[in-house]
This record gives sequence, C-alpha cells and structure tokens, in this order.
Amino acid sequence: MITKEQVLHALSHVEEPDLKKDLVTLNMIEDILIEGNHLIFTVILTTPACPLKGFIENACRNAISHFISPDVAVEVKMTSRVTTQKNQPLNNISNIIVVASGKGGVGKSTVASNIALGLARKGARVGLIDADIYGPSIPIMFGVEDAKPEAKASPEGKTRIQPIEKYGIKLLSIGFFTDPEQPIPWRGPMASNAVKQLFNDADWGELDYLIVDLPPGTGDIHITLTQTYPVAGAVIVTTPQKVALSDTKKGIGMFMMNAINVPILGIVENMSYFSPAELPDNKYYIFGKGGGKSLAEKLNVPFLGEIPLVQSISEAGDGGEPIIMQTDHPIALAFLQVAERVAQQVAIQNAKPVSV
Ligand SMILES: Nc1ncnc2c1ncn2[C@@H]1O[C@H](COP(=O)(O)OP(=O)(O)OP(=O)(O)O)[C@@H](O)[C@H]1O
Repeated sequence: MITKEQVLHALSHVEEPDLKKDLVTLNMIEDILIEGNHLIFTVILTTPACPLKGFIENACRNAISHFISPDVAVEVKMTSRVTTQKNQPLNNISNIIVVASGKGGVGKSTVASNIALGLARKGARVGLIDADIYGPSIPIMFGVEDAKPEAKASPEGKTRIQPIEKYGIKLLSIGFFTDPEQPIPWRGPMASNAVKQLFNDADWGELDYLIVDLPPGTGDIHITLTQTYPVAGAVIVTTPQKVALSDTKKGIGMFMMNAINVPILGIVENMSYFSPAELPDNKYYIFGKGGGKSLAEKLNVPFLGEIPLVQSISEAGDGGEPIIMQTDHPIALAFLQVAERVAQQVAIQNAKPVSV
C-alpha cells in the first residue's frame, strides 16, 4: 500500500528548475489520492504558461517510479496559481509587465499584442494597456478602431471605464480617447495623467497579467508610470540593427537605474531575418545577425526569442487580428514561446527574496 508520506518523500526529490527548490518545499503538490496501485496528484505551477510543464511532469513520474515503484499507475494533474509581483500596486492585478523599446518602429506593439494573446491562449487572465501616446496602434491591431469604452458607476459610486474585450483579453488604448485625425501636443504631466487613468479608473476585474505597451524611448511616461505602479518587469524589444541596439542599451540602462529599478525580463529580437512567403526556409539577415542575443548576453539579461520579418505579421496586425490568432502558424508558435518565457521570468522574479 502506497502512503501519502512516500509520495511526498519521492516528490521532494523533484526540483523546480527555475526556482531551484523542490516541489514539496514550494507547496506545489496538492490533492494526493491513492487507490490501490493508482496514484493521482496535482502540481500547482506558478503560471499556466509554464514552459517546463512537460519536464516537471516527467520528473514527477520518474521520482515515483524510482523512490516507490515502477509499477505505480501515476496520473499527474497540472494546474496553476499565478504568483503575484512584489509591491502589488493595484488590487486584483497580480503582475504588471511593461513592453518597451529604445527606438520607435521596431515592433513593440506587435510584440506586446502577441505576448498578451499568447498568455491568454495559455489560460491566463490578461489585460493590455496601450500607453503609446505618440502612436497608439493597438486599436488597429485588434480591429477596434471605433470602439468607445463605456463608463459605468461602480457599487462604491466611482465612475469606471470598461475595457474593451477582444480575443479573450481586456484592452484600453489612449487612442480610444483621442481623435485619430488630430495630433495632440502632449505636455509631460498631461500625458502621464491620461495614462494613469487607464490604470486607476478602469474596471479591470481580476488579472494575472496586465501588459503595458509603452511609448518608444525613455521619457516622462516611463518614469511616472514605473514610480507610480511598481512593475513585475520589462520586456525590451529591439531589431538587430546597430542603431536599434545602441538605443536598446540606453533603454535597459534606464530601467536598471536605482531610482527606477525595474527587473529586465528579457530582450525580444524582432525582424531578426527576412523570409519571403514563397521561400519560407530562406533567411536573409538584412539587419545583421544575432545582435539581440549578444546584447542580452553582454548585459546578462534573458534572451526571450527572435521573430523574423515576414509579411504575414504586418498583414495580421493591419487586419486587426494579431498573428498568434492563427493557431498553427509557425510565427504564432514562436510568439507563444516568447509569451511562455515572459511568464517564466515573471515567476522567477516573484520568487526572489525581497531586497532591502
Ligand atoms: N516581424 C515583423 N514582420 C513584419 N512586419 C512587422 C514585424 N513586426 C512589426 N511589423 C510591422 O511594422 C510596423 C510597426 O510595428 P509596431 O507598431 O508593432 O512597432 P512599434 O515599435 O510599436 O512602433 P511605434 O514606435 O510607432 O510605437 C507595423 O506595421 C507592424 O505590423
């Protein structure tokens, strides 16, 4: 007869590879059920987008086989409880992730949209804020240019903006509140206050991840936002060009400054190479090769992946349905992998001891 103690002992030999502690110490094992030779238990992951799901399941099976018996019929159930960032800034929002770039036009909004949808595809509750006051492009990318978010009174009597729901996520863009034909000469405090309203005055409900598409560069909005709302971390988007990489370095430098102190979740290299639709196996490194990866190595931050320059990405964005919605498209799978790595890095940051 197998006992619960035997099971816990066996699983105490399985290490969570990122958190470097065993599953039992991390309280990741629940609902152990033993019926004769049949064993069922649940592993509680730190995110539904965990890229190590399969690895952890195998390690559990091996541990039961090794420490109890290879004859046990094991059923491993996987579920998740998303961990919350330190200094949770807003009730009900577990993690704020900012997406930034040193330079404009490198595909920051494309990457932010696909990460948000990738996390949702994995089962997370996701919100997306388009804080790019200079060129809010999320409404076009989601096909909701004409949306007008409603304001509703909350039970406490406060008026709250209702985010637009599309493709299973909630979104708000500064573009919903401005006239696309009229340029707005934003003054620093005015822009920051407008963006803050998207955080404070919106009815986000409960979210595992709130993704924020920041304006390009290093400006007032970045400083105000990160000082008003502590964030779980920043995803930095770059292209392999020398000029982009140099600005990326500055952008990362800003987040690492003592006064700002935002963890860098990693670098995504966009437009890594060009692949023509008719020759998808051909790769042309028109902007240089491997710059994003080597910058990540140099700065000792994670490299989250590379996304090629392909027509279907811009067609999907312009068509109001980000490419990740084409479930089996190879680029959708590449974005899904980036989203998983982002979630993984958030979980790693959340597990770090609070620095004093
Ligand atoms: N990998 C890619 N392949 C093809 N087109 C892309 C790719 N990434 C982005 N684009 C296209 O490039 C244009 C700019 O992308 P996007 O708006 O995401 O950049 P951005 O960095 O957010 O720009 P901004 O600085 O204006 O905020 C869009 O038309 C988008 O569809």
